[in-house]
Amino acid sequence: MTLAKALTIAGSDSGGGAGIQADLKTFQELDTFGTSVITALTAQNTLGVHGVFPQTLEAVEAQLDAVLSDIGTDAAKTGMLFSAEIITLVARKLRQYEVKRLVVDPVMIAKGGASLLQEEAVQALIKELLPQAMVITPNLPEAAKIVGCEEPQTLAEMKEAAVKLHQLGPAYIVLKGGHLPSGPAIDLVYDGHELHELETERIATKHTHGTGCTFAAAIAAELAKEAAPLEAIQTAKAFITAAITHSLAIGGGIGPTNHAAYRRLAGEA
Ligand SMILES: Nc1ncnc2c1ncn2[C@@H]1O[C@H](COP(=O)(O)OP(=O)(O)OP(=O)(O)O)[C@@H](O)[C@H]1O
Ligand SMILES: Cc1ncc(COP(=O)(O)O)c(N)n1
Repeated sequence: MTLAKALTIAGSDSGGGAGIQADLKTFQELDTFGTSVITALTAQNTLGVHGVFPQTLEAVEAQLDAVLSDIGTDAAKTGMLFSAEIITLVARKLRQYEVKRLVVDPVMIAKGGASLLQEEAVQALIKELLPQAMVITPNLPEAAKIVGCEEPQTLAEMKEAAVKLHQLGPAYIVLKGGHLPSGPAIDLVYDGHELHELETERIATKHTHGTGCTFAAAIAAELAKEAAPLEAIQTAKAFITAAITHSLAIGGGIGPTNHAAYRRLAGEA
């Protein structure tokens, strides 16, 4: 039996709801073989980030070479990259190994406010990684940082930001509207020609830790299985909506989403 292969390059979340842990659970649920490159360890739980321990460039490079020189991958996803140096290294290695189906989730700040990307690394992200991405998945604050504008508050402002993001080189922009002040959870998809709105009802739960990671990992898993980008994004939206609908009240703070919900619901249908 063969399985499509998906690689996550991200930070470890000891709490299991975001980062590498969310990505690998998502890969598994979507029938792909997951591999990982850990860029930083975080001591994290539902109450917040209690410590960030970046890995050395040597450690990140050795993991990338170990996975890509032997196992290879059909798609990759980046999450927390922490520094400009790690971004430069990851971009170079993805080019060297000709990884074409790349999803970049430009993780900057955790829900609790902890910084997961150094301020000066944003330029490296823009120059080195975004141009080689097939799909990028910024949330509204991340889009504002990348484009250098105020945070979009309306659908019209989201559309403007999506067009500017596309000019930076990624083939598909998925601008996530989870942070919109009210109304449904609308994500905008823009491929340089057409704008699509993916809309779901806003689910009333505080347990949304790791939504962004899980969504981007689901896109990568579907791309690994050779889904077309728009199709991959639509399946990922269904996956994250199920995961949020059945989110888990674990711990005393913001609990994680339920990665098993999508498959379970499909089994019951
Ligand atoms: N309350 C909600 N109800 C329904 N969908 C939601 C809700 N919150 C977020 N989403 C959806 O979840 C996905 C992730 O979006 P979000 O804007 O939360 O990402 P993010 O801020 O990057 O996540 P993270 O906080 O993990 O970094 C998007 O498809 C978004 O529309
Ligand atoms: C290692 C890691 N990567 C990404 C996130 C973002 O997820 P969230 O904004 O839901 O905390 C996180 N908290 N930790």
